[in-house]
Amino acid sequence: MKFESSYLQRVYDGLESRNAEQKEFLQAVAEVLESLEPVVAANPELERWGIIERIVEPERIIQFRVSWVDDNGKVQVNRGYRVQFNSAIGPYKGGLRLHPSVNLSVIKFLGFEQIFKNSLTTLPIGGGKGGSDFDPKGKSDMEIMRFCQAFMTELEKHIGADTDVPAGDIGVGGREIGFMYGQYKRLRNEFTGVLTGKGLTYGGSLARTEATGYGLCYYTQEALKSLRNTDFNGKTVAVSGAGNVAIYAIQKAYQLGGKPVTCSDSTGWIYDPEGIDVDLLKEVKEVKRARLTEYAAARPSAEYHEKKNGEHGVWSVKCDIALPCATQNELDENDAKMLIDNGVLAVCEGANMPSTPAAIEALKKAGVLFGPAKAANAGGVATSALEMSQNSERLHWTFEEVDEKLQHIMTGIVHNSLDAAAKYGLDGDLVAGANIAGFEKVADAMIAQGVAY
Ligand SMILES: NC(=O)C1=CN([C@@H]2O[C@H](COP(=O)(O)OP(=O)(O)OC[C@H]3O[C@@H](n4cnc5c(N)ncnc54)[C@H](O)[C@@H]3O)[C@@H](O)[C@H]2O)C=CC1
Ligand SMILES: O=C(O)CCC(=O)C(=O)O
Repeated sequence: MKFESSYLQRVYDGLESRNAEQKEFLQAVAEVLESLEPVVAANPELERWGIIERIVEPERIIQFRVSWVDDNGKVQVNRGYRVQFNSAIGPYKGGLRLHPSVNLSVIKFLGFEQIFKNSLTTLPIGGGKGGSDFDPKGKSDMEIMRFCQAFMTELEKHIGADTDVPAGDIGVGGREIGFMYGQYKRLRNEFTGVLTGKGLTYGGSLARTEATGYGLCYYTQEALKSLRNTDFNGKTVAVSGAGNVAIYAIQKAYQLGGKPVTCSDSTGWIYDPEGIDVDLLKEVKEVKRARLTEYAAARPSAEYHEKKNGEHGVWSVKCDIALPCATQNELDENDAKMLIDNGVLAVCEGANMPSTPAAIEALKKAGVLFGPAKAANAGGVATSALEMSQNSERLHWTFEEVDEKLQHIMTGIVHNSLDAAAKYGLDGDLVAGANIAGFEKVADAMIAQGVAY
């Protein structure tokens, strides 16, 4: 990775040599630092205060053993993580991921992205992320509960409503948050807003379930309006994933006049030319926790395709708007070329870092509107921060109040990103704008607080 600034080059080279095996983390850092070239050139005090070398190094990494008992009475062992990356603007905040692919590189990339995303929301939340290589697939409810309790038995020592507030991510939804919350309460004897994404009967916020997918569509709508003078109306939408983010992105895309025609899981994908049936998708994924073959079996208009390596999957379908909502690096350069050849207008990221650097370059070069994850999917964590506010005042807001605040935050992110990009002569660049706007607030707070971490 080559930088114009010798300061950025030195910091990145040092980071790379110390973390050579952490590919996802280095990828996330490289993308942010590239955007910061003009900021570093214009602000020499960043180097004097060591801001870049501090911001790429987590304040604290916690790694722990999670031992739990399966349904056969056999002890199983997993590895747990919490990376408390940056607390300059608020308590650490970010989700927990349960997936066999979880390792320190994945959690560090997610925690690093979270710093800038959380800053973009304009709310007082720092950056953190955690999880485990535990695989929830095929586990009974009781196994999930015993794992979550074991995980929280260690995590409890490091978190708190004013210290670090975890939430869901891949493999962690309402069921898992409930089990973890119950265990935290049992250990601490405290009823407090230590997790977000809680159930509505015990302190959760209305609209948190919908927030990431809805927020993604609000962001996309505003970016389309500002940069292309158009909107979702009458557009064909390709969505990947079939989890929390994908489901509610599909639902909101319909409400805004679009037609979502695809979704996917780790084993295959659906093309439904009549439009995805959201109620059926929710039944298959949220209630039955089944594979998409069940969707296809119940829906005559749907085509089911097995996932095959090297094929484009949902990105082979002709669409106007593409919303990757599954996982990191799921949209590569070949997929981007396919989308471009099919005339895509906009790609906005619901998942974290779903597009490879080469894909982003190809899309931007072809003039496709590109909305980066840390801006486009910030609606989830923003609404988590609204859940924290409601917990602090021990009140509940209506769905409409929360949704209105979410819309305001997402449209604000588009405009703050465009303003930050324009300040450095990068008009219309939503990637640079998001990185710069997110960074500037955190850097200011770090300088104001002296050499605290
Ligand atoms: N849940 C939230 O509030 C937020 C989630 N995100 C990101 O959105 C993405 C999806 O998360 P959720 O919908 O919450 O998770 P989820 O667990 O509800 O669903 C995950 C989806 O991704 C698919 N998936 C996971 N790993 C995959 C793989 N290796 N290959 C293909 N498909 C895979 C799953 O089949 C499923 O459809 C993740 O990147 C997550 O970090 C970002 C912001 C907030
Ligand atoms: O709601 C939260 O605190 C976390 C959401 C999250 O993990 C993310 O934004 O990637």
